[in-house]
Amino acid sequence: MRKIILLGYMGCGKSTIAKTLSRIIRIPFVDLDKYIEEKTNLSINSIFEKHGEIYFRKVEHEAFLELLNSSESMIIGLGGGTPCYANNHELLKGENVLSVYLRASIDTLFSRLSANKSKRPLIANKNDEEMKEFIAMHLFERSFYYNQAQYKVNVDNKTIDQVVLDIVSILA
Ligand SMILES: Nc1ncnc2c1ncn2[C@@H]1O[C@H](COP(=O)(O)OP(=O)(O)OP(=O)(O)O)[C@@H](O)[C@H]1O
Ligand SMILES: O=C(O)C1=C[C@@H](O)[C@@H](O)[C@H](O)C1
Ligand SMILES: [Mg+2]
Repeated sequence: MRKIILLGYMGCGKSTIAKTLSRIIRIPFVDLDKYIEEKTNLSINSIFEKHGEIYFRKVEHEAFLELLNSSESMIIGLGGGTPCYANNHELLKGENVLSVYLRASIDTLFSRLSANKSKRPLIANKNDEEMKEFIAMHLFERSFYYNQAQYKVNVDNKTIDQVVLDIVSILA
């Protein structure tokens, strides 16, 4: 069955956009971070703290495969780093998969993330200046993987509804 995958940097809007898209096209939305939290009974923060990032990436890869192999159609919102580890980027072009990179600028990401960073372990302890520098460097390193998506949608200065409509027109 069909899998619609939304990917992109933390704060680009994967969860927000997927929820509205799900209502419109009537395909259920599964957030990979939430799926991992339910599966392990731990928050993403606790997995990083207790077991470290390498362990998290292994669990993340297994959880992504489980969702891709399930028999239901679904919208999958990836974690910000999912395409960049364990060759997950190769899964973005699989059969019955439609992948969309929600592309946001450093400024958009900074303003969205500075409002709410405590639940995001990679940036939780950074001040504004450190965070801006980190986002710029990290986005540059990750762009290669994000650009493996079949489609790209710019999200800067667009409302949630505008971004959702852009995706609906890709699906049409
Ligand atoms: N198009 C938009 N316009 C304005 N605000 C937006 C838009 N899309 C998302 N947001 C806001 O940006 C913030 C981050 O969005 P969201 O949590 O959906 O991102 P995410 O990509 O799922 O992040 P993460 O990878 O950390 O889970 C939220 O506060 C959300 O309300
Ligand atoms: O960008 C990342 O590497 C991450 C993003 C979040 O969605 C979580 O998956 C986790 O905090 C790691
Ligand atoms: Mg999210």
